Amino acid sequence: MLTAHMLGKQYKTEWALRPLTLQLGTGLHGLLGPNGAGKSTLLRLFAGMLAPTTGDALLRGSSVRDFRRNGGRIGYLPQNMRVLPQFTARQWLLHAASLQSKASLKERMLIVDDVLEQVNLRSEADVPARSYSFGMIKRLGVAQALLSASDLLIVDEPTAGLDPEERIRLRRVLAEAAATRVVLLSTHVLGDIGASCREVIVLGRGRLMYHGSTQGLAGFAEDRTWAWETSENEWRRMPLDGLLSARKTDEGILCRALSERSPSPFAQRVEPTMEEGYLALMGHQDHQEAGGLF
Ligand SMILES: Nc1ncnc2c1ncn2[C@@H]1O[C@H](COP(=O)(O)OP(=O)(O)OP(=O)(O)O)[C@@H](O)[C@H]1O
Repeated sequence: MLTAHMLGKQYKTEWALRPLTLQLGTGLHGLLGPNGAGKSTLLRLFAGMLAPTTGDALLRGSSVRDFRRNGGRIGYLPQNMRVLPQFTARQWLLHAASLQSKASLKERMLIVDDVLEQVNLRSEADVPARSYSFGMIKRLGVAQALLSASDLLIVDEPTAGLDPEERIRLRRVLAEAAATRVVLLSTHVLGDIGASCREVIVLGRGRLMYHGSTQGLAGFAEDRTWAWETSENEWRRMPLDGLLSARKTDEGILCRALSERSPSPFAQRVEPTMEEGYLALMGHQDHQEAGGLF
């Protein structure tokens, strides 16, 4: 449904995104990668807001930029969205709907009621945005993006700075929206992806590193994720190379590490998490580029 065909973006001599080819169907797709990996560039290319240097992004077979020019609507929530504080959510969305649609006021009010319900903001819909929490502003942003997201909804780091409860709420909103459309969610919070996405795209330094299932991503750390219990004293002397986590337990410290060889006589191989797979994949890139072995 949404396709990137040799889609790439270059600024002067630097590739923000090297040409990549992808196909995404209905559902929630996570986009991961470190700072500067090219995530926002890819999202803006998919949203038709940026002209590609190579290839194209196609939505239902037409270029996303033609799709927009011909009145097709793509919902896009940028990283830093702003709302005028004197507006209520309802006023803000009615205004946004009036810019996008020739529907009557009555029809627009029904559409706005529907998106307010979807993001769980109906009870606060008539309160000025100045009294909204950060999470409520984000949900309002998603509501605004939903107004125009008939086929495609793109959200750039919507959960940054949210408390766990708001994150769960927002993830639920996105999962519901993904039942009937392609939803692309860019985030630095790996938990957001593991909890809600079946598919994940990983970018690293402008390159496509991985596209597939979350289990497939965990597979990059298969056979080299180790766990063992150690004392606090030993843990203090331990080299940090490859150490993924260290958690205090009643018996001591539970360590997990990524390593080709056993990091301790007591270490046992364990099932890696998606996060560990991601770290293994990104570490692999660093080592490849440094010309070393991993
Ligand atoms: N308008 C621009 N002009 C020149 N370089 C740019 C421009 N926009 C982005 N870049 C560069 O392209 C690369 C990718 O940027 P992008 O914003 O897509 O990364 P990102 O993965 O979204 O990063 P972050 O997680 O920090 O938001 C970066 O090196 C960035 O400096």
